Amino acid sequence: MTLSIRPDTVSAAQMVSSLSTQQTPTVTEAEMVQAVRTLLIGLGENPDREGLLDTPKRVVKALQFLTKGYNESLDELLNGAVFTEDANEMVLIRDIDIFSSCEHHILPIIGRAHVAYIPNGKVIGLSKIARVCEMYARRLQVQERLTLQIADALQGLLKPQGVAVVIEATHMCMVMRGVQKPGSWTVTSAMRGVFAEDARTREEFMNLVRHNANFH
Ligand SMILES: Nc1nc2c(ncn2[C@@H]2O[C@H](COP(=O)(O)OP(=O)(O)OP(=O)(O)O)[C@@H](O)[C@H]2O)c(=O)[nH]1
Ligand SMILES: [Zn+2]
Repeated sequence: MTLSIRPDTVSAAQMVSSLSTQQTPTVTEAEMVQAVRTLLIGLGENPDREGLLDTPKRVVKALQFLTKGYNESLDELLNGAVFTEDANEMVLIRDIDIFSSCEHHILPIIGRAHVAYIPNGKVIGLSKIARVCEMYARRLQVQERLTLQIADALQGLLKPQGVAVVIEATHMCMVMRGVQKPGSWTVTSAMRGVFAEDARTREEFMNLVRHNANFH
């Protein structure tokens, strides 16, 4: 697969600014359970048969887990792990597992993120980069927005020389249903600072990402 990298467009940035629309829940958990029960009936199932008795509760719990990123904040997950450091070479974490859910079908988006930044006097605890990915992935998403959110979060936290994020993922809504294309991978990128401005820096990032990766 050919990977093309491009700086993000204005419309993509606008998409990010309009996304923090998570509302405080106005339904009870019992109502959510009841809704799943209704779904099961609509599917022609008997929610009172033994195997399904606890399913509505389990489904609600599973969905809450898969969207737990709504209840997390950058401040909390960071836990102060930003350090002053005289480093100015690229830091890359490759192959961060991503399990997200598409907002159109609430079906899994499964893939990997590759995240790099070039420090500007500050470095971040490495695990926190994976935690930032996790916080945004555990929401209802489109892959483009997920990619931008990770890039913008790191840009905001570290004010680095640049940030690069590439996500390669497969969407179960395109695999198990709909167009049914199991071999398809969607690749999205978000480039900030030097990664957007300097082709050589971007190329260095891509070479490091491609090394041993599953796409070429
Ligand atoms: N851009 C983008 N599209 C996505 C993502 N996840 C799912 N989609 C698409 O969202 C679109 C929704 O299209 P609709 O025609 O409203 O829904 P649908 O009838 O279920 O579409 P099909 O999947 O084509 O059957 C589909 O084309 C999906 O492939 C994503 O992360 N990014
Ligand atoms: Zn979908």
